[in-house]
Amino acid sequence: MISLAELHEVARQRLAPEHYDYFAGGAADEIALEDNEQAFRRLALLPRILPGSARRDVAVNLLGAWASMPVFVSPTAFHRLAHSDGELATARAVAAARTVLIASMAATTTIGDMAAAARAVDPDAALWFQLYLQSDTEVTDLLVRRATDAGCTALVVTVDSPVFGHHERDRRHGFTDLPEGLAAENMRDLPGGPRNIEMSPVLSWDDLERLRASTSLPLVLKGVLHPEDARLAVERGFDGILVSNHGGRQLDAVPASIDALPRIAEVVGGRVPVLLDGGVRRGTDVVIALALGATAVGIGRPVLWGLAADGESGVRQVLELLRGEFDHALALCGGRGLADLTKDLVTVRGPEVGKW
Ligand SMILES: Cc1cc2nc3c(=O)[nH]c(=O)nc-3n(C[C@H](O)[C@H](O)[C@H](O)COP(=O)(O)O)c2cc1C
Ligand SMILES: CCCCCCC(=O)C(=O)O
Repeated sequence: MISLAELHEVARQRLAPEHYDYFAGGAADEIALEDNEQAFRRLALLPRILPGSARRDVAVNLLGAWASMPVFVSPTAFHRLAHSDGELATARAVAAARTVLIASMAATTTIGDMAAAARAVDPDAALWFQLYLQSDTEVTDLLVRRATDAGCTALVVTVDSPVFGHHERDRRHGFTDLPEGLAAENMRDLPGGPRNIEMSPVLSWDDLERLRASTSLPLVLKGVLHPEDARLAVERGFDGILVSNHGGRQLDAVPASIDALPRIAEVVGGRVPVLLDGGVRRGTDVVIALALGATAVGIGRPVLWGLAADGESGVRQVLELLRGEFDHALALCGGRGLADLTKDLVTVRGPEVGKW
């Protein structure tokens, strides 16, 4: 495979149509979904010349975890729909690539088993846990405890989902439940028995403060698009912002993640890491996002395509393709390291009339 697009095509052919559409789809008219990728194509890079070095250092420290490149894996649900090895394959592949995996609370494998699979490949594998706050605080606390015991070193709280997005592809297929034998495993062994994941509009900043007080792990807020929310998050002491429109699966009328990034990066002003996901498919997308202020970027669907195409090996291919493309793009931009990626490198496609 020579590009993520090719792996996507193989995955499309291998997956049952209702599972492919669950993974691929977005909300409503899928405007935000498409715009996430299109927005990168509206931007262009103005490379610098004569870097004077053949060495390029692309490792980055993300809240204490060393990632070998500024690309991490965003949380996605139900990996065993893509491949029978599911999240175990993903965990092994991401550990082998020495980057951060954000495990979904809606995984079809427990966080403990994912951690064990990752640590068998690399004892220092970096694993974070994604959380939807549950109105039953006993459940939230138990999940946090299990993630902590599994060795997760940060919690990523998804805050863009007061209600579940409308996915018309799923409705068309009547896809409402996981097939027999698959479950959101983290939600099974709970007081009172298995629970569904709840999305609640009742949650507020107070609930986040409560979580803050209950754990010493760094907390990243995922799904921030408004600069004012980014400012509030930093002022309230949260440890990172993940700029994301949930892969276009929640509110359809939102901007592409990359379009929302510059104002948020400006407001945050380097006080905490600003992460981004949505539409990252090429090494040049990574370069653009870092130049516009991201510390690192996440990928969601490409991992599912790799998994469906070829299990652990497919996920490894996805990460190594992006690593190679990113390094190549950095070299072509005249960069020697991440600090060379500054916003003057990015321009909007079209003539530069009057800009100089
Ligand atoms: C099938 C699927 C499942 C997802 N599940 C979750 C989830 O459980 N928790 C979450 O916070 N985000 C979830 N997301 C959103 C991703 O974390 C991420 O924001 C998005 O996929 C990034 O966009 P990309 O797919 O274009 O890379 C999911 C996305 C997809 C496509
Ligand atoms: C009610 C099940 C929740 C799974 C959440 C997965 C998700 O975030 C998605 O976008 O799909």
